[in-house]
This record gives sequence, C-alpha cells and structure tokens, in this order.
Amino acid sequence: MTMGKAPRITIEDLSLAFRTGTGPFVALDRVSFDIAPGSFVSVVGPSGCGKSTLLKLLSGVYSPTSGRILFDGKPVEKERLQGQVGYVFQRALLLPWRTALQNVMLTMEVARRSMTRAQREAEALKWLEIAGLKGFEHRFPHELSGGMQQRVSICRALAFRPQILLMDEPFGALDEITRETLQNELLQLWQQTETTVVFITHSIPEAVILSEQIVVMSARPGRVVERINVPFPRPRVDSVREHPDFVEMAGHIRSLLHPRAHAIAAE
Ligand SMILES: Nc1ncnc2c1ncn2[C@@H]1O[C@H](COP(=O)(O)OP(=O)(O)OP(=O)(O)O)[C@@H](O)[C@H]1O
Repeated sequence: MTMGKAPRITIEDLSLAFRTGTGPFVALDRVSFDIAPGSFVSVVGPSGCGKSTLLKLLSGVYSPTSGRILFDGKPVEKERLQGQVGYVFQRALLLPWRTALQNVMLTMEVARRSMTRAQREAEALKWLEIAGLKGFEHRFPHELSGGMQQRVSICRALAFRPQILLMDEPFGALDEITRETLQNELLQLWQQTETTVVFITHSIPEAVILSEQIVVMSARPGRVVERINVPFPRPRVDSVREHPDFVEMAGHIRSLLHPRAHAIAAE
C-alpha cells in the first residue's frame, strides 16, 4: 500500500545523550529508519531502550544530541509540529469535567477552527460511533470503563486529523480481551485516515497485527537491531494470529529481544 513512496518521516543517525550527575547517558545511539506516509510503524524493545525518548524527539519535546528528523524531507520547527502531531498515552488523560463528546471535540476546537460547532459535533459523534461508543457520548470519563476511556482518547487524537499520530503503549494498562478489541478498532479508525502512526508497545503480537513495519531496539544504548516488514494483507482479521507466518515472525522478534533465553530454549 505504501511501498515506493517518499518517506513521511526520516530518522537519520539520531542520538540523544542525557546529562546526568554521573556524566552523559546515551539513551539513543545512531537510530535510523524511514516511515512511509500513511503507514503504521511499531517500535518494540526492552524497558529503557529509549522508545519514549524517541517519541519525545519526534514530537519536538527533546532535541537530539546529533542526527536529525525530517518530515517530508525537510526539518520541521517545533511550532509547526503542534498542529500536525497527535498523541495517545498509556492512560487516557481525559478532562474529567467534559463528557466523552466534549473531550473528542477538544482537539478540533484548537486545530480545526474553520469548522462550525455543529460540524465539530457531527464529526466527533461519527468517530465515537466507529469506536463503538454510540450511546455513551454524554457520559463523563469516570462513568466509562478504562477501555472506553482509551477509545475516547484515540477518537480525540484522530479527530483533528493529525498527519502523524504518536502512541505510547496506549493499550498497556488494559486486559487482553479489551486490548484485542481496541487493536481491531484502532485499525478500523486508522484505515479511514491518512495518518502515519508510530506506535510503542511491549506486546510482540500487538506489533505484528497492527504494523507495516516493526523496529526492534536493544537497550543501553538504544539501537535499532532489526527492521521487519510485515507482509500480511489488510484488513487483518483475528485468525491471522494463528497463521504459521504470524507465529514465526513473533518468535523471531522474541528471539531478538531475548537472545539468551532463546539460546537456552534451543539447547
Ligand atoms: N530526562 C532523563 N534524564 C536522564 N536519563 C533519562 C531521562 N529520560 C530517560 N532517561 C533514560 O534513558 C533511557 C531510555 O528511557 P525511555 O523512557 O525512553 O525508555 P523506554 O524504552 O520508553 O522504557 P519503558 O519501556 O520502560 O517505558 C532509560 O535508561 C532512562 O533511564
């Protein structure tokens, strides 16, 4: 689908050393990869390998020690990034005094000012319906389950049609069933947009089911170990999880993340 297009995001020899009390600490070491427009890229790696740091660099929160990030082949200033990048974090971070509908409308109030209130409302209702929240539009966050709150936050991030959506373990705090439901819903929502997604996860099956490309990282210092293209056609149905190629790919990523454990198992 996205093969052959010029990259939307180019990450070039990106390094970041934090200054600490005991000297510089290299969190990311010469990380390079490209992300095609409209594609879905997951980053997996052990705790502390620099995944969140990478997202913070992409969003302009941090500046690299060396290397650079290009959007559509050009460096982007921090100010311009704000209207182009959406976020979803591990916890939904909804405004407690706003209903689900009002929370989804929030980003549009800031980023899509040319719309009338009625247009914003109609669009927010559309997103909530696709996310399976019809009937819950006027509930406040505390009246929704954790999974429903996370759906609202995904709708909120997609509703302003960001060019780039950064997701930092958005399903990490949810149970397995809710997680799988939300993975399917996220794919459905994303397929209706042209948004490029960078998705961080600790779950290997989650990365395989969602992504076009998986970037596997190692810790200390954070480096790219391997970039894997995921060939399964879309829409991906749940049964793909049982396909031998799926199982093999997940096993390969596991062996990259736990080389020692894998070697012992193979002995
Ligand atoms: N502000 C900071 N100052 C110093 N060191 C930092 C800072 N932020 C992160 N680090 C270090 O950089 C490394 C990468 O952190 P980061 O949060 O990016 O990892 P991660 O891969 O997202 O981890 P996890 O999967 O546990 O969330 C870690 O060793 C962390 O201790």
